[in-house]
Amino acid sequence: MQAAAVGRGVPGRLCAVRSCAQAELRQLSDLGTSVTMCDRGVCVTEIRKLLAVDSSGSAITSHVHHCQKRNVDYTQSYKTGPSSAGGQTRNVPKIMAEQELPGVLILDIGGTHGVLENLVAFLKKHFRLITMKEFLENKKEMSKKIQSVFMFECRPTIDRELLESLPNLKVIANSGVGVDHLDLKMISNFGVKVTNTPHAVADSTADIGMALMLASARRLVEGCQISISRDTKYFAVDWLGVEVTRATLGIIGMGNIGYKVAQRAKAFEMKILYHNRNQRKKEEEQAVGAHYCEKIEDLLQQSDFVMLVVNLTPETCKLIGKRELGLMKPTATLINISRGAVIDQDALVEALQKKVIMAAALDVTYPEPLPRDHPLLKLDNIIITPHIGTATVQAIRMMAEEAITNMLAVLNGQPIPSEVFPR
Ligand SMILES: O=C(O)[C@H](O)CO
Repeated sequence: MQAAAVGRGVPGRLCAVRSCAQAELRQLSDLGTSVTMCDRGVCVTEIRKLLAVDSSGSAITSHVHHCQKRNVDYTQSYKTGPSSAGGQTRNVPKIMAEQELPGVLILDIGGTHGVLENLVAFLKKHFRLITMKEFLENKKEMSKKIQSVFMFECRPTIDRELLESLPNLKVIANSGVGVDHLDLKMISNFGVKVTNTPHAVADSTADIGMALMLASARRLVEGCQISISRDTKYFAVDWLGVEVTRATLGIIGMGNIGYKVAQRAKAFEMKILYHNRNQRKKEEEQAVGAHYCEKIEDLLQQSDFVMLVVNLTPETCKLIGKRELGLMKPTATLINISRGAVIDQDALVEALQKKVIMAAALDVTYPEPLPRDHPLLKLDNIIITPHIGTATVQAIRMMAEEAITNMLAVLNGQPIPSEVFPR
């Protein structure tokens, strides 16, 4: 890497960063380091660590060389401007004032939860945050500043009226993989891109799939209730569970999350079947020893646990109805970590009441939450959690990072890591 001539005639350093807080930029500049923004390079936590161990900045330089050797792409130059220091010319990175940062409209970040506060602080390094309240109170001024919309949850959705009021909007960054709550065609007609976060959500969502499967098989919720009620009449033999180990798991939808589920299931020595509507995944099959079922019916008939991991689309809406439930073993459990509408819920109520299948474990329902008097809530062979697949400290943080990377890529005209296209 070519060293930039900076600071009192001494050859200086050129440091590539992907994202950097203003405080770090200042510190780097004081060390006589000119700064280049790059697509992939040193992330802010690494910069912080390096600054902590080496106040001369040379560790940063060697890290940059390391990245360069690994063919890291240094593309976009951070604006640097000459300023005078002690009569000498130095390259000082231009610190963007908050007002100059691209505006991002925040949808539905409510509450004062610590994680959300961190997330807001993180977003603030790159964007001027504009809350919905601020936007509505001062629509005329704010609407022109907004270039991105950051969606933390699926609600509220984006409607035509909102799009019409944001003339400079370029990207809607959805935190989460599912975009069934967005009208992709309409958004695209406004020339606005949509992105999602398929990588950030994969582990936590696969974990909740496993957690539901294990909890249902071993009747954890009932066990917990017995302990809480301190009912001494109960003996474990009265409410035996079944083992997940070496049972057959049928995964419907072998995408990122489905594959992570399969990796976990392999550790339980499960026989893994999978069905994908469009694409057979030979590499994944080999890696986890999964068997492809071209026909969903074969998977349903053979599996002890059926896990739904598909996106909600018109084709997958009510994918599992009365007929499909009827094909499942009477000892089988249905687990849903995708979207509620993938199951015909009326058919599921009936199947659970009549013991057509043994049990269900759902992290998603339709609607969410279910109305208080919904028949699913009255059954004792069901576990329902409130859509917590991505509700971990790590996943939320990673979703924000992935969404920010997507937003910056769109705004900087760079390749977009996770763009979602209308079908
Ligand atoms: O779509 C997802 O990734 C999760 O359901 C979070 O909404």
